[in-house]
Amino acid sequence: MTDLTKIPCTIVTGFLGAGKTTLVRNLLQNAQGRRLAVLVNEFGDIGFDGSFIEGCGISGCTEDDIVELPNGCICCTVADDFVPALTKLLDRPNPPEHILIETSGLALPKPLVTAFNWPAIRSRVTVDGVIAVVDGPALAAGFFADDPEALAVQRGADNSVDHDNPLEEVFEDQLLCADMILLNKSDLMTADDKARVKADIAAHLPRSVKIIETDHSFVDTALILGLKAAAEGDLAARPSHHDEGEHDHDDFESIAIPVGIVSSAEALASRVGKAADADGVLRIKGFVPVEGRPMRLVVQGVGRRIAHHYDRPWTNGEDRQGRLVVIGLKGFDRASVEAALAG
Ligand SMILES: Nc1nc2c(ncn2[C@@H]2O[C@H](COP(=O)(O)OP(=O)(O)OP(=O)(O)O)[C@@H](O)[C@H]2O)c(=O)[nH]1
Repeated sequence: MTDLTKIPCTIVTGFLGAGKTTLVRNLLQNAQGRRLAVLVNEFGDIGFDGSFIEGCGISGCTEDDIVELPNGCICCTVADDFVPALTKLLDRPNPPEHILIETSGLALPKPLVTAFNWPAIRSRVTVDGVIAVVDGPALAAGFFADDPEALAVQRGADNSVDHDNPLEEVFEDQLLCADMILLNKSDLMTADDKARVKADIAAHLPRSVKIIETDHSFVDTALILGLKAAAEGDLAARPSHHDEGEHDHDDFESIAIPVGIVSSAEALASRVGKAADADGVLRIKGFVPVEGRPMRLVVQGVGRRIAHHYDRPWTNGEDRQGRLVVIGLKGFDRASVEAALAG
């Protein structure tokens, strides 16, 4: 039974670059009259996701409605960061009617769901649903299965531990916790790939969960908000690789790299493409100034796929310093990344 006095929260999970921020932006744009607020947490933070959501110019959505949680892992800093940030939202004179929580692509959702049982918040909020966004083409290409190259980088960084595949573990934990799965980037998949990947996901799930194909995370808001899962009371149905104890994020690391003004979007994309080829690199994203352009250039690298667009004008007084965050497996080839980005 859902307690209607509790404010529903939707947790958006999914691996690096799957389309979580895109989903959150879509939901804000199609809020259907709901007063929404967003909590965003990133790994290797340069404030990208929060800034990118704010940069979207959605009417009725103010900066105050987007709360960035400090860099770190939302699932590990529940007491210090998450509970206080959530409480602050709830204590507003005009609190949100529904809260979206975008976790980092490396976060495990289950510890976050568990946090909803904390005394400070349990009578006030409920987990309406956990939505897992899946990068369909990456899954179809076997990205989350054992990857000999990735494991070699991993082992090179740390000979003492016989790692399981860290990508696979994070990815599976996210799926195992989900109340709904978006098979995203359907525009980049063949019908055969979609059918194969859907069957594969369904075979691994502990219970029946709806899988919806999406293009740019577009889905009817009514299908996502209002699932009434009360997930915090249903933890046993959500197995995790980490049920037996603590986890850490030592398998991954990130760097933020300053980038000066670039001559053109294409020139930068070419450098980012080379950086993405370096061993162990998983995700590159950021904002960069381009010569003669009043707009800031958003650059997105997911695996080896690079995209860019201008999102909004630089504001007066804003420091026009470009910054890219690079996230990879621990021990990723920083020197090659830095050399490639320097051009
Ligand atoms: N072709 C295609 N690209 C997509 C789709 N959905 C998202 N993208 C692109 O994928 C990139 C990453 O999308 P985000 O929404 O930032 O992904 P994310 O999961 O928030 O990424 P992290 O927060 O870094 O983990 C962006 O360049 C998006 O425009 C899709 O359905 N098709």
